[in-house]
Amino acid sequence: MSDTIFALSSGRPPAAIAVLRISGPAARTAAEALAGRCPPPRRASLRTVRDAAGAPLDRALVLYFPGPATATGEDLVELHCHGGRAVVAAVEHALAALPGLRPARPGEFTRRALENGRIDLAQAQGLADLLEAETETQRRTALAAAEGAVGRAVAGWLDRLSAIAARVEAQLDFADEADVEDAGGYDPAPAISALLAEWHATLAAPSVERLRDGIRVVIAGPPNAGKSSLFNALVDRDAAIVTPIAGTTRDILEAAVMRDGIPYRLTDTAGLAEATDDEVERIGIDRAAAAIASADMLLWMGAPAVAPRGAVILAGKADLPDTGSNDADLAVSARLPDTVAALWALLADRARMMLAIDGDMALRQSQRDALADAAAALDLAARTSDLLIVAEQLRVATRPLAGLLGRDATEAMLDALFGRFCLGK
Ligand SMILES: Nc1nc2c(ncn2[C@@H]2O[C@H](COP(=O)(O)OP(=O)(O)OP(=O)(O)O)[C@@H](O)[C@H]2O)c(=O)[nH]1
Repeated sequence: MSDTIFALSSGRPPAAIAVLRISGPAARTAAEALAGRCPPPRRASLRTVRDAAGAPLDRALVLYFPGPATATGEDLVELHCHGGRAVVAAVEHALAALPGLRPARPGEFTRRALENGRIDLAQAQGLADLLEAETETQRRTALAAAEGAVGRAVAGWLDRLSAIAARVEAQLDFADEADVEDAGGYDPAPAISALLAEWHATLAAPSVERLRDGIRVVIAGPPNAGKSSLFNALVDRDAAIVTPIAGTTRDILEAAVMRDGIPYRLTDTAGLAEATDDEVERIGIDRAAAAIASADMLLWMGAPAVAPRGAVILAGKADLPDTGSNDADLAVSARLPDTVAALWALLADRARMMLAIDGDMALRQSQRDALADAAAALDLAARTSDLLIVAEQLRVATRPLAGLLGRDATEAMLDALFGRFCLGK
């Protein structure tokens, strides 16, 4: 039998109210030991909480939720105490003294919810993200995951995979029995390409990590273009060293900036000089190249002709006459606040496009990796008309998706299969 766990579930004391949660088989007896008669299920009752010697510790609201229809799937008790440090410490002390009770480890309530099938893995991760969410976008996507949007989407995909697989297998059986080359009938291709299209759209949306860590905006270009000055203007402090000496920025410099509720991670890079003998400078240039490769948005301060693909082309030092800004997307200068504001507006436009996620569903990197694996398998299935290979690739595609729900692939396949189809066999 599992331990009964308890923890302070509300914020750090002192606070107006502290909520202590107790979960496990001994939750009800613990409530009775501390607060006398257990209140009826789901009804808040005011009780005096006492220690083992009968000394009163606090007057508290006691709530009892009988399992398994609770957050953890177990019997659950909530004590809403006064939120002073001494009160919370005394009640925790009294709980720890009860047989079979121990303090919960971090995340243990959620872990039990997962183990008892109250939530799936994607929901558990969504909950973790929700607790950490700082911006509105993060909150929305994390809440969607916590409420099961990711799990539901994945479960729906698994259902569709099994539906296709079932028909492909039936076709193969039929071909065997009839002993004919082409049994005619089912063509899985349209259903497969429809799934693939959804997966690629989901993979095109930013990851949860990207929403959390910010959109990577990288400033790059030749030495002395004014990159560091622009970086400082965007960050609004003197983060980067600016000098008239070309090659001043030798490493990459990063700053997290929150603007209009959008998290950005700005990166200033070393000027991309053609050739250099200086080892440190060369490493800086390598790092700049790596930063450019991982950028969500690249701001190129240099000749448009040599701009990396997809870059926003900025004509720098716009305060000076004759900066040749004709081919640029925007003329900017750290010395002209209006141009810096215009650049922010351009960044926000693009960021919003990147963050506009269909149905508010964002995947974590690990979930994206799993979906990408599944998509690779399905891609193979899409490119062949050999039903044996299609059947095998459908199985391969199932595994990583089932893993996302914390399910065994075969089990998931069978669940979906038997849950939805009656093949009469
Ligand atoms: N007039 C004018 N000068 C600027 C502007 N931005 C930068 N400068 C000057 O140009 C020089 C180089 O600026 P930085 O911002 O260090 O340029 P960088 O591209 O980071 O240079 P590296 O570190 O060599 O890659 C400095 O002397 C700046 O004062 C601008 O908007 N207008």
